[in-house]
Amino acid sequence: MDIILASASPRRKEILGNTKLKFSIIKSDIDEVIYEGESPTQAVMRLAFEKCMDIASKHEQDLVIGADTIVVLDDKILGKPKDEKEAYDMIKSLSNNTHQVITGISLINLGNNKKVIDYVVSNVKFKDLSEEDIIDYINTKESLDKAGAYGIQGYGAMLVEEIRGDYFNIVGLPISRLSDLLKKYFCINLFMEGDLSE
Ligand SMILES: Cc1cn([C@H]2C[C@H](O)[C@@H](COP(=O)(O)OP(=O)(O)OP(=O)(O)O)O2)c(=O)[nH]c1=O
Repeated sequence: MDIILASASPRRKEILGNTKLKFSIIKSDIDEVIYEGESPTQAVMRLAFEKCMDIASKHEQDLVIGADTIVVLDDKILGKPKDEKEAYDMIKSLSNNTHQVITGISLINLGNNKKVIDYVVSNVKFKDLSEEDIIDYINTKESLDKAGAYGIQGYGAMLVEEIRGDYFNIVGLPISRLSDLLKKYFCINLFMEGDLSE
């Protein structure tokens, strides 16, 4: 059984790469649409599951890991901004407010008929940003491929006043919960050399 990370995100690759797990990457190309009336947690778990299933259905003997990250402000979902104007509006709305970053994770091994789905929430409070702060940040160009238009691992760190919860969940992969799930459902220990999956 191989382990596949179904993600094009360099951040997810790096976070999982900081463990002893041996894995390969095959990115999923599903359309990331959020449906009317879906709650943020429902949406993020469904998207993680769909990414995972897309790859698992072509690799039935392998264990596939999928994830999806969204930012939620007052129950409104902020995905990736489509342009700099939208990025500006997102950062402005996050300013002087606390939002949630939710990452859905899914683990699927169809050969063993195992499907796991879960999510982790972190709270992030932004500073009261000036017009200039927001424009300076947008000019760093790091907004566009990120949920909520910022990256806490980059210049976005300077926008943040406080976080509560798992930092790695904000960056896109809640490695602590993932480690628990891999151990509980697949007997895989991320502290050990190689993987224990035969
Ligand atoms: C809030 C926040 C999000 N992000 C990123 C994590 C995710 O990569 C991205 C949200 O988009 P996702 O759709 O979750 O992931 P992705 O498109 O990058 O990769 P894939 O679908 O192939 O797995 O936002 C950060 O890197 N830092 C942050 O602080």
